[in-house]
Amino acid sequence: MSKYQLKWGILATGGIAESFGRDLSVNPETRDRKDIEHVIVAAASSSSSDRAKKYLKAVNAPDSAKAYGSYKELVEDSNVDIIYVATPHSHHYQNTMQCLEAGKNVLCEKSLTVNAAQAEALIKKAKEKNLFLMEALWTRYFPLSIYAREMVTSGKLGTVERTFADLSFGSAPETSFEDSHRMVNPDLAGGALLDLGIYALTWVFQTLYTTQKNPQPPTVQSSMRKYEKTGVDQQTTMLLSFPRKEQGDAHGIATTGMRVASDPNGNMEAPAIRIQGSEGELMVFPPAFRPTRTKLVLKDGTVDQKEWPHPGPGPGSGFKNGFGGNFMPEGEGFGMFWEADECAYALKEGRKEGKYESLDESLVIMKVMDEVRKQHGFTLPEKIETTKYPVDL
Ligand SMILES: NC(=O)C1=CN([C@@H]2O[C@H](COP(=O)(O)OP(=O)(O)OC[C@H]3O[C@@H](n4cnc5c(N)ncnc54)[C@H](OP(=O)(O)O)[C@@H]3O)[C@@H](O)[C@H]2O)C=CC1
Ligand SMILES: O=C1OC[C@@H](O)[C@H](O)[C@H]1O
Repeated sequence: MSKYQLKWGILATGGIAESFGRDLSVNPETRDRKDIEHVIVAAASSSSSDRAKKYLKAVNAPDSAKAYGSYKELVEDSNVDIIYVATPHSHHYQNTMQCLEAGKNVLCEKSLTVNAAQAEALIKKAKEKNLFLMEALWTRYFPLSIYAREMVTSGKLGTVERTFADLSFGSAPETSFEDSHRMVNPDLAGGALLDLGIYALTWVFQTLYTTQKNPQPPTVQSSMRKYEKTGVDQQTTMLLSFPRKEQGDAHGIATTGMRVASDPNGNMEAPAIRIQGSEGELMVFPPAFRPTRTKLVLKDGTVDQKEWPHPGPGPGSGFKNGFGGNFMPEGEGFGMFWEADECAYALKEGRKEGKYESLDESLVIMKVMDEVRKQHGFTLPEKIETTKYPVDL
């Protein structure tokens, strides 16, 4: 069988770009995907071409892969099918627009942009240019997430009335981060909401919105505690009410924060997500961005625990985040290949957006985060919030 080969260009060479690049080298056959393959053909670093070279070596890219010292050279490379944008979210709008303007398909890290106006402008540009655009909300593409959504749509849980979802790290900002770190730096669109809260929202949305036939945007109430030193949010709690015609509103409770952890001792003893229906509930254990364990508990006595390891052979521990955490067990893949596979299938089939999170849904989620920020007067610097392009950041 001839395989569809997707040629990747990587824009930025930081922490997540490395995890993603390593995952691309895991053979898709290990996850039963025999008709596609991924290859990194180029990477660009805004610091230097040497940095890009080091990156390509670290992720075992082929020797023929090009190393660029500017993003401009990457977007102009005619050998690249799709670009993975892996800069901080402050830069997503400018970087993604640059790719789209140059005629490139894009997989852009979360959050897609810092506000809905920017997301809308990117979606418009992608449509105008007939290009593929997807928010890299990798969790949505995990088999575990597909199973969770099926538990809702199949009626197994009965009528789903409520979802609790949390992504929090016990990393007090004043002791964990320099003020320049992207988690707390307003110039890099810092704060818990855009970085971590989006996962709590993902779980609320993929169980209460994506699964509906005619989903309606939720109303939102929220509480926010800011980090006094830099003004970004350090803890945010959102109450979402999703209108439903026949069954009445469903409620989503999405929480995020830097001071307490979803998983205080690392043993995944308490669920990070609880999807509750009239017939029972599905618990999903932390971390909400990369869960690997579920427990289904039904009124009829069913208790079904499942493990969802990401197949390898993986390249070993490779994921480090701003919290010093490492969530990649030796020998396992990290799990970013599921979303990469979706990009390959979409381009192979001529689709222009991801199957499990439409661009419209990414936009509705951005609008929710806008509303939450508005309720608490949390704004970012004008050059980060603007829809003007190009702007030098
Ligand atoms: N899916 C997931 O699990 C994760 C997703 N993320 C997302 O990925 C994005 C990047 O995060 P992460 O990789 O942790 O960040 P890093 O700080 O590790 O890397 C960001 C990279 O962006 C480039 N860059 C360009 N301009 C700037 C700038 N002004 N300041 C800092 N970096 C800049 C740099 O690469 P270069 O010098 O090569 O140009 C830098 O290495 C974020 O949007 C985050 O939300 C992050 C972690 C996990
Ligand atoms: O997407 C993410 O998931 C894991 C976190 O460690 C990281 O900060 C965030 O960007």
